[in-house]
Amino acid sequence: MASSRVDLDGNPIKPITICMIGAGGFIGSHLCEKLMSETPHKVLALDVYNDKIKHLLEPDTLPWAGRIQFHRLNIKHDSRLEGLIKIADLTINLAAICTPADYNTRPLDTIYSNFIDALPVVKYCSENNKRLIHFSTCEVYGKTIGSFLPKDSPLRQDPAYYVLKEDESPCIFGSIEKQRWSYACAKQLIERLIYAEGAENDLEFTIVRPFNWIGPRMDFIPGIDGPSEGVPRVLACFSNNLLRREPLKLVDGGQSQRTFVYIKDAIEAVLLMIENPARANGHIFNVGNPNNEVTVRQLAEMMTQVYSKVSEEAPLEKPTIDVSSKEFYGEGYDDSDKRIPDMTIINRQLGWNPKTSLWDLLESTLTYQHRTYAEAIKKAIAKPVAS
Ligand SMILES: NC(=O)c1ccc[n+]([C@@H]2O[C@H](COP(=O)([O-])OP(=O)(O)OC[C@H]3O[C@@H](n4cnc5c(N)ncnc54)[C@H](O)[C@@H]3O)[C@@H](O)[C@H]2O)c1
Ligand SMILES: O=c1ccn([C@@H]2O[C@H](COP(=O)(O)OP(=O)(O)O[C@H]3OC[C@@H](O)[C@H](O)[C@H]3O)[C@@H](O)[C@H]2O)c(=O)[nH]1
Repeated sequence: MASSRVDLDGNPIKPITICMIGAGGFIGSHLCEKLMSETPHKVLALDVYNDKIKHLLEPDTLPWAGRIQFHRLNIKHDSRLEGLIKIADLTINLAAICTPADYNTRPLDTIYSNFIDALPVVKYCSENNKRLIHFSTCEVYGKTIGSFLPKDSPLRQDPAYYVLKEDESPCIFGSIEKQRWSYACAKQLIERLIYAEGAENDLEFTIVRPFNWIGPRMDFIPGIDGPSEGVPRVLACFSNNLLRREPLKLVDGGQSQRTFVYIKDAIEAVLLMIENPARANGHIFNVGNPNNEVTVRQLAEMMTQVYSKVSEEAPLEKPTIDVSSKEFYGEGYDDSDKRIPDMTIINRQLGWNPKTSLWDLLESTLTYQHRTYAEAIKKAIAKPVAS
């Protein structure tokens, strides 16, 4: 397998060692899985948790044993970080607080995690001449230009006012008291710092802007494998509601629009970046599926239908309820109105295109959610509350 693999320009791909920070999270777990099953590369997997990659670490008899090594560490304060970056050829930084419920309620942790804690990683890569792939976010675009036009303006239909382009679109955030934007702003500043390290110190970098990647192992189900009062991202919130047979909560009417891409499609794009440095270095890439756009309300309706199919349970008579953002997220929440990625740059550089439709990705993801959590939820509901 290893010897026959070639890059997009026909050159043989040499096995490398990757220092992956945040490898135990949703994206990291899928990336580790892909690297172990389809490539000869080695992974130094750094995270504070490893539950989502346990199946790749044990038992010792796995075909890739020896190619993946877990290091339990917090990058905020661990002197091993520089040494691990030094022994790797490439560093991928995924570590971050990235759930919107935290942005306005834990703004300091959010800013530290997305900016301050990422600084040493950039510095060590730059000083040691190591390549860096850094995970930013589509949220750096903020709101669309079109959202400031009158509701009935025909210009709102013009893609020039809403399609998000890496090298042209502005970054439009709300006012400072809308602490929702603490995350996007921290991500924007670390992008600028990485870009400057490239310009002034020749750091070889690639910046990834994921547009709502979803799939199995995303976040947690409150009260089952995460805190009961925790608020994960929308896929896990809606999955939790469906599993518990509760109405899905639509924040501010569920009018915001998102494009969702299947995690397995998106991971293909990351692998292309890893294995084609000459085509990926110095670039910022949108990674999303412009064809999978829905309002959050439509997403709720689709998930209700798909879940009913995979669980063989009839949907609730009233499957959704409206909640205000203040009630759901608290003071300081704000929202991105619409997120359609322009795909020109990733197409040109890496020839990547997403494949999976929203219906198909929801079907495989909700099948996983049902299989993984339905029994545990039943037991949790049946358990008498301690008096
Ligand atoms: N999933 C998406 O659609 C999406 C969208 C936009 C941006 N992103 C970005 O992609 C990256 C990965 O996202 P994800 O969805 O896998 O999130 P995730 O929360 O599942 O994974 C992040 C991982 O980083 C680890 N981590 C956080 N702080 C750490 C620290 N100080 N030391 C060591 N480990 C630490 C966490 O334990 C977690 O396992 C993040 O930077 C996020 O901002 C993701
Ligand atoms: O139960 C819910 C949860 C969420 N929502 C809404 O669903 C939409 C999507 O919410 P998500 O929790 O998936 O998060 P967002 O898409 O707003 O942001 C995400 O996008 C990119 C990444 O950087 C982060 O992972 C995260 O910030 C928002 O409009 C939110 O208000 C609901 O209506 N009900």
